[in-house]
Amino acid sequence: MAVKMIKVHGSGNDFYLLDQTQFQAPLSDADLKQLAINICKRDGAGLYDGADGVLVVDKSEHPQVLGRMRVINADGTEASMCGNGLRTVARYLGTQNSQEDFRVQTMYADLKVQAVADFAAHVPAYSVEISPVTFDAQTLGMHANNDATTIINEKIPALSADLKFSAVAVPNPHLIAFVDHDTLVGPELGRIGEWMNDGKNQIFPDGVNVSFVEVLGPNSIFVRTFERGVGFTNACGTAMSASSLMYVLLHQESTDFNQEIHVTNPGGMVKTVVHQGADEEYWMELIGNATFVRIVTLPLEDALQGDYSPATATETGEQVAYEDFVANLAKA
Ligand SMILES: N[C@@H](CCC[C@H](N)C(=O)O)C(=O)O
Repeated sequence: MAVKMIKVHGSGNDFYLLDQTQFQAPLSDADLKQLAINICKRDGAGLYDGADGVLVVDKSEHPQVLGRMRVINADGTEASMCGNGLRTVARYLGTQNSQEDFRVQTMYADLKVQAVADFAAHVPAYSVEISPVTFDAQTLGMHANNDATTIINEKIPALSADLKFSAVAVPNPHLIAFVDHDTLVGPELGRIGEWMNDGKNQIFPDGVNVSFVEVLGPNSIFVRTFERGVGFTNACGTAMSASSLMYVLLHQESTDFNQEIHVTNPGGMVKTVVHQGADEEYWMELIGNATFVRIVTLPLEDALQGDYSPATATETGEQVAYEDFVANLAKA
């Protein structure tokens, strides 16, 4: 049986998008895990240039919802959400169903998605809802500071003598620290990220996405992320959304709710808007590119065994446009 996948990315956070409806029977969870572990490997060991994960698209189980997205990290673990991935799934489902404004089922919520104006020629963009938000330690799977129920802009002495962290689930777990430029680019993020995702530590036994954030100016931040199940990534959409929320909550002197925030990352940029609903709940809009790089086809049996020699690929040409867009950002 042949499997067709689309190599996609949002801000360089790259995935293989796999539509399960192409099969008579969906792949088992064990096969999806094995497929992700195989094809995502980097440095020539995976399918083409590998990936940060696999986005599994399927029919929604809920009425009035266009489709369902599951997220399998590069290490085969399943994540509850993926902001950059959701934009590409929104584009895929929207194009297939000729709709621009609809909902997609994710693990914990049916999220609003919408096509927006292209970021540049051949750089299509989508806006997606990031929610639900909670600071609750139990939901985060966090055991820090004598089992504190929340950690908001506080030191976690076991992790670092100097940095202050905020822990927030959106709904996947994030640990965020506002830092200076030297710390942003230094080794500390890798040290904490590796440690918190080693599966042995007592603070986040199930792992956590760790981000360092530098404030560049009013409503302008840079976010660098070490992702659970992946490692260093070009960008993490839920991390940029969680970082924007913490920026608004902790920097009220220079920003507020409902304002557009410019978020730069190692792979490009996105825009975010942080909202507080009538019910006091926070939610974010994440707006960014949804790029389709290439269409790849190969026999499923070979993909599951890690043999990519029979794979064929058709480039879309969108990656060149995206790289031009990023080069122009640097000049701006
Ligand atoms: N890159 C994603 C997040 C993917 C899930 C994450 N690795 C986790 O395990 O929580 C994004 O854009 O949000």
